[in-house]
Amino acid sequence: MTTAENTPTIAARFHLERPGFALDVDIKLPGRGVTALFGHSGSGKTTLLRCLAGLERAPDGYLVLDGEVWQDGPLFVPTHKRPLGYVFQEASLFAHLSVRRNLEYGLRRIADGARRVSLEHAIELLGIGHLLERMPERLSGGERQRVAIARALAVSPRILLMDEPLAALDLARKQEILPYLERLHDELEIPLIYVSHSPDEVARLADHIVVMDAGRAVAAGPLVETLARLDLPIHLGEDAGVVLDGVLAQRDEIWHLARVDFPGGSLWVREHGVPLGHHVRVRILARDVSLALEHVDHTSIQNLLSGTVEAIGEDSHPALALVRVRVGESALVARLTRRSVAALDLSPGRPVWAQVKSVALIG
Ligand SMILES: Nc1ncnc2c1ncn2[C@@H]1O[C@H](COP(=O)(O)OP(=O)(O)OP(=O)(O)O)[C@@H](O)[C@H]1O
Repeated sequence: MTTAENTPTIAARFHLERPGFALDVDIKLPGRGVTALFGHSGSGKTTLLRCLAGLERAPDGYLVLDGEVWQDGPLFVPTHKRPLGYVFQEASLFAHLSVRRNLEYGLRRIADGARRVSLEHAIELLGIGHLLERMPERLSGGERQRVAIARALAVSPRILLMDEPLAALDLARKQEILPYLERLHDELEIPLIYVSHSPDEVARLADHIVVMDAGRAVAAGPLVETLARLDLPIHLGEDAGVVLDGVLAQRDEIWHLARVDFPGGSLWVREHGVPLGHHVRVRILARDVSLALEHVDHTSIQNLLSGTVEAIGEDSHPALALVRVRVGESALVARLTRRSVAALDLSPGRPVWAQVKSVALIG
């Protein structure tokens, strides 16, 4: 079991000036799991990722990965000497090489002893075994991106960096790739830094989040806790809400529902064939949660949770407020009008019933 003391970490400090933009970050990231770099367009996510890769050199930058120094003062390990995998928005495969040859490219410089991921394992993880003899021009966008991810993995990186790998794909192709990314997350020890401006992708994949705004990391922490913060410096609008990690605990075969137990409560969700006992993640948007002072008996809403108001914060419109409700060890966020907050006389410490209108099982 990993403890906080021996969890490998990534420490990064970069200051980079450009006309009209400055990157200024000093962050520590966990050396395992998926860390999302999240923020609006132009907030500096790609620039930070490129600094981590050594594609951009911030003067006086500092980067240590699990005790190994990649940048410190005059010391700067060039990108090609850093054991990392980088996946761009658009898969950059060699057009004149088959999928197999694309995958084998770059393997030569990896000593046998340094191979943490075999080529076979990478092919299996991304489900591309049937594509090996194809030329890139005969692959769909989604397949091309899966090959690019397998190629990044096959060089046995110490870290995987992905820059919006799904951004160039349509919704159907995104849905095709997400399960493979989830497999990487579940089966590999390699930390993945994942740039995205999609709250949905972040909710599905990330364990940890760094919120970027105007070149700065304005919030960072475990995903579940960070999304429940009401003081996030960027407004998430319709995407405001929480994710909860839980276990699939019961199935109601008659009504095609499944019960997810999370720390502090239970929720019924639509049945998706997930086996009992499996770890799952649910996403609850703030707009789908309403609050009542008493238990509501005659309602169509299946999920009623008893909790306590913990905090009330501003929302993106002056008519609205976000209310964080503590339910056991977990937190929900509800979006209410300020008028409702006043009418119910809500304030921290007040017991309430949270009515959850919709819960999405996302992984
Ligand atoms: N090569 C460059 N030269 C000068 N300015 C640049 C360069 N690349 C990016 N910028 C600027 O730096 C800022 C941050 O860009 P960056 O690509 O890191 O943002 P981002 O958060 O990744 O955005 P997006 O989500 O749109 O990809 C932007 O203002 C951008 O215009």
